[in-house]
Amino acid sequence: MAPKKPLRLPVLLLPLLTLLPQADTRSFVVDRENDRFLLDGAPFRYVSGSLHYFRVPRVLWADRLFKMRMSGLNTVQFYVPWNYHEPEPGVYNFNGSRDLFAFLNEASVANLLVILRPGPYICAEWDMGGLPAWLLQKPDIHLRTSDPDFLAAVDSWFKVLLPKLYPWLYHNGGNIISIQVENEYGSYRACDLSYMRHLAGLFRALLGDRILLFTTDGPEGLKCGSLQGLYTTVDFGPADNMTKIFALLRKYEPRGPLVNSEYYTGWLDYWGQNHSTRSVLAVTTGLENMLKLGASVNMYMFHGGTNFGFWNGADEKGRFLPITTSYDYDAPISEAGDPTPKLFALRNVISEFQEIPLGPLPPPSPKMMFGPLTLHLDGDLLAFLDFLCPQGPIRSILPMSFEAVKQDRGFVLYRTYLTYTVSEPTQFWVPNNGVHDRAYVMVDGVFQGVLERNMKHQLFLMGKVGAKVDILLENMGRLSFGSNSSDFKGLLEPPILGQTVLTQWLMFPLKVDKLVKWWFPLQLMKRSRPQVPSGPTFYSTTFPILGEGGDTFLFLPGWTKGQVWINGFNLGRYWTKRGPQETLYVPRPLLLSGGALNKITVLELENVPPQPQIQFLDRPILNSTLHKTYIYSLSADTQSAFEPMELSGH
Ligand SMILES: CCCCNC(=S)N1C[C@H](O)[C@@H](O)[C@@H](O)[C@H]1CO
Repeated sequence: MAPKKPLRLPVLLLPLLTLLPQADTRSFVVDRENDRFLLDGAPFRYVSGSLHYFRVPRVLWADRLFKMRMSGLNTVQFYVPWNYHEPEPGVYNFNGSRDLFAFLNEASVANLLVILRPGPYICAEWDMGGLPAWLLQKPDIHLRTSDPDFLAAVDSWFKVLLPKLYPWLYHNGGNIISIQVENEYGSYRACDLSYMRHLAGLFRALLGDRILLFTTDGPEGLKCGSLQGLYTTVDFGPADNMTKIFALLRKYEPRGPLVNSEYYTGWLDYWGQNHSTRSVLAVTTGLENMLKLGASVNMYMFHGGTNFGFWNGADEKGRFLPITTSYDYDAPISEAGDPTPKLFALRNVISEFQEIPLGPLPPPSPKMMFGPLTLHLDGDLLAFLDFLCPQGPIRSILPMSFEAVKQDRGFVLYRTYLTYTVSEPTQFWVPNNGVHDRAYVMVDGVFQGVLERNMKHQLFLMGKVGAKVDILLENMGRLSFGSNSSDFKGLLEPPILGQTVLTQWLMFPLKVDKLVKWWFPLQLMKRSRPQVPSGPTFYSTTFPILGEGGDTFLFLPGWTKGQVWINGFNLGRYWTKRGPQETLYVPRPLLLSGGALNKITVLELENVPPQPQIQFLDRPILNSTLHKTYIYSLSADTQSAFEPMELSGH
C-alpha cells in the first residue's frame, strides 16, 4: 500500500497524539554507540536479498517477494536502472514492467523493508551499467565524473526520480530504509571526489537529511568510493576473508554496524564461459559467520531473474565478454522462481538469529514440456528492411556508430556497393578491432560469415561491380563494469576489402521488436526465400497450450545464435552453439491458454539445423559443457585471426 497519509486530528484532540506510540517517530538510524541500526528506536539488523524488478515480469513480482519473505528476509535490495526509465532525454517511463512504485508497494505488501540503489551507475551486468546509451551522443563525455554534460543529465534524471521516492522513505511512512549513492565508485579509474560530493549533495537536497545514505565498495575500492557523510559499506563473497575485510572497513567506519551490501550467493555467466556456481556450504557458512558478528547482510542475488530483450551488459577480461540472457546467478531462488536447496539452507541459518515467518515455502511452479515444433521460414531479414527501417537509411561517407544514428540496442544494417569487380576471394576486415560487437556479412543477400570483436577479424569476399555488401551489426550489450572508455557500438571504422577502404555507407537502424510485435501477426506475405536458409533469417510458428500448462524452457537444438519473441515479448538472446546456456526461460504468464494460439518468432543470425525445430523442456540447461575452445591469435601486421580451431564438435 502507498505510504499512509499523516494522521489528521481536530486540533483539540492533538494532545492525544502524545499518547500514541510515537506515530511520527518512524526512524531508521545508525547507533554508533552500540554498533547497530535502530528501527523506530529498537535494535535492528537487516537480512536482505537482492531482486531486480527489471529482470522479472511484473505479474511475478509478488510471488518472488513473498518467497523472499518466507525465506526469513526482512529487507529487499534493488537497483533503479536509469536507462530503463529514461529511454530518450526528457522522456520518462514508469509504467507496466517499469512501475518501480508498484514494486515498492509489492515489497510493502510482502512486509519487506527496502534498500534502494538508484545509481546513477549500477553495474549489475545490465546494459552500460544502467547509464543511458544516449549519453554517448556526446562522444567525448566523461561518464561517472563531474563532467558538466554528464552531471546535467544526472541532475535532470534525479530531479524526476528522487522526489517520487520521497514519500516512500521509511520516516515518511514508506518502506525505504536506506539509499546507496553511486555503485562501487572506488573501482572506477576516475576517482573524482567532486563527482561523489555532487551526488551526495543532490541526494540530500532532494531526499532530506533523515534518510540514511551509504556507499558500497569492494575492499580495494573503499579509499576512493567512500565519502564523509555517507555510511560506508563493503561487498565480498563466501571465499573472501571476512575478518580482514571487516577490519579494513573499520578504518572507514570505526563505529556503527558492520554491513556487507553484496554477499555473493552465486555469480554471473558469460557466453562462451563455463556456468558459475557457489556451493551451499560456502555460502551458508559465510552468512552464519557474518550474522554471528551482528553484521547486516544483503545477499546478492537472492533471485536473479532474466536479461530479457537486449538488456544484458558485458565485461572486459582480456576480451569482450557479454553476459548471458539467464541471470539465474545460482541464486537461492532459481531463474524460474523455484526455491533451491541453497534457499532452505540459508533459511535455517537465518532462523538461528531471528524469527522467520511460519509456514512452508511454496513448491516449485508447474513446468511443462512439449514439442518438437517445426518453424516455417518467413524470409530473410533483408526482405523486411522496409518494415524494419520505415524512415529509410542514413547516408554517410564513413560508417556511423549506433549512438550517432540514435540506436541504443539490437541491430543496425550497414550497406554499401562494390565500385569495382573483385574476382578473387579477397581479405575483408575492419581495422582497430572496429566491429562492436558482431557482424553478419552478406554479398547480394548471400551470407558470407561473421566477424566478431576480439575473436574473428577477417573474411574473404568476392563480387561484381555494383554488388551489394550488407553488414548486419549486432550490439551484444554495453560494458557494465570496469570499462576505461565508453563502449560505442557499430562499425567503428570503415571496412577494408583488399587494399580498398570501403566508403559511401547507408545505415539502417532496425526496429526489430516493432516488426515482430506489429507486422508479423499480420502474417506478412512470405518474403523472398533465401537461396540457402543461412544468415539473418526469420522463422515462426503458432501453437496452443493444452491444459493449465506451466513455466517452460525453450530449447533450440542445432540452431546457432539469435533472438526469440513469444507473443511479441522479446525473450532474449540464444547462442546454442556457444553456451553455457542452451535454453531460454519462458514464464507461464507470457503464454496464452484456452486454445488461443501462441506465436513464436525466431531471428536466426547464422545457420539453422536441417530441420528448423524447437522444443520446450521442463528444466533449464545452463551449464552445457563447452565443447569448443576457441583459439585465436592476432598477427601483429594484419590483425588477421586464424579460423576457430574447434577442439571437438558441439
Ligand atoms: C567480473 C567483474 C564483475 C563486476 N561486478 C561485480 S564485482 N559486482 C558488484 C556490482 O556492484 C554488482 O552490481 C554486480 O555487478 C556484481 C557482480 O554480480
